[in-house]
Amino acid sequence: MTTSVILGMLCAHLLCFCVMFLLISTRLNGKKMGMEVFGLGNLLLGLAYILQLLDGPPDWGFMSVVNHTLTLCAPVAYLLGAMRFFDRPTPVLRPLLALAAGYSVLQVLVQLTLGDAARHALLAGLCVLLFLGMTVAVLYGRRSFAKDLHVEMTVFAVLIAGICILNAAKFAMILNGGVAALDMSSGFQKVFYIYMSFLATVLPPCAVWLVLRRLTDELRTLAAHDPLTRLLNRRGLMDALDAHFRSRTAAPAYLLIVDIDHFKSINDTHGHNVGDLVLSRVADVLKANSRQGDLICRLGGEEFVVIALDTDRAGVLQLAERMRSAIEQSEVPGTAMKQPILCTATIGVSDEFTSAHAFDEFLQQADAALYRGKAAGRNRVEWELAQEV
Ligand SMILES: Nc1nc2c(ncn2[C@@H]2O[C@H](COP(=O)(O)OP(=O)(O)OP(=O)(O)O)[C@@H](O)[C@H]2O)c(=O)[nH]1
Repeated sequence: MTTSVILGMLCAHLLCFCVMFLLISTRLNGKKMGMEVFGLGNLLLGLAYILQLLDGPPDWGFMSVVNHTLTLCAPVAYLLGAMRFFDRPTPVLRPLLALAAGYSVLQVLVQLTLGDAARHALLAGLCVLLFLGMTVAVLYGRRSFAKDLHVEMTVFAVLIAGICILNAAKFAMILNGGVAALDMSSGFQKVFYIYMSFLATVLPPCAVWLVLRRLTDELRTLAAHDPLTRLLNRRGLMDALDAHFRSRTAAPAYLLIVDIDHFKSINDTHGHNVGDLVLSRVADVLKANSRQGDLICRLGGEEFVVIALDTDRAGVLQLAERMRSAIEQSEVPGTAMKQPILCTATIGVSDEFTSAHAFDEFLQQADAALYRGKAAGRNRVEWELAQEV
């Protein structure tokens, strides 16, 4: 009786969270992060437990076969949902239908050849393998594709390992005592379904937390980047500069302003879309010619800022010259015109600075150098203290 009540509560939990997952997925236009598949997993498990409640004691029949099939398909659905969450697009319905058909046939064969206990042991054994694989995958993910979710992945690994151990115990009990071991009034079944209820209560909020984290991370990235070039915007640059100078061993920085020459005439001659392509191309060139760790930002319009870190005067001048020459040689791809579009840029370089607060001052310094470069004919590098070098 107690176990049936627990099972009934478990069904209610699973189905409520199924609806919640589906509602969340409808709000996540385009990128659903596996939420709809988690909803499907909950639905399958909820239906399996409803069948178990209706079917009564474990015995051979259509309802029992469907129950076992749903019970096995549910964790596979969670697995597929997790793959989608971690940006590994995977089909869902076809693999689940193939699994359902294959496992139903296998159940009938095992039942007819080895009997009811073997069929129940088969389900428990497959669940052990499945949850063991999931635990290993989660532990692997903690060190590779989900490093930023270290705590969450550890919690998931522990919880999944728990259900793996309970299924292993169930498997051993069926081998020793047959289907009698699955009596709903037994202490083991009580523990089993209490643990399942615990999981059904804890895991859905964890999944929602992961989605929330992913969404807020994406918002933060969007707020810190220029949508056209994917470079940092001014706000992102200031945050990154702050983070750099917070370190006690932070190296001094040099500021380069890169300004495309006569960009207005590119826009006027070829149109705004081509102007955008030129901006993206220049952004790519700056990225390709800077070192890892340097900060690149689109300040606005056709003006870019590069913060060169861990270098000296000679190094930063070399970098500026390399960027100027690469921009001059690059052609804008993807335009239908015969003549490729070429552009040049003038670069103003500041002196070294050691604090994020000094950014505006050194921006003005580089801007003054840039102005001199424009006045002197463009397509050149001007150094703020050129006369002293
Ligand atoms: N396509 C495109 N154009 C932009 C964007 N932002 C600003 N612009 C244009 O960039 C042009 C900047 O022109 P100016 O400031 O006169 O500079 P310039 O023509 O490059 O001249 P110099 O800097 O003196 O060589 C303007 O025509 C803006 O409309 C953008 O996001 N996309």
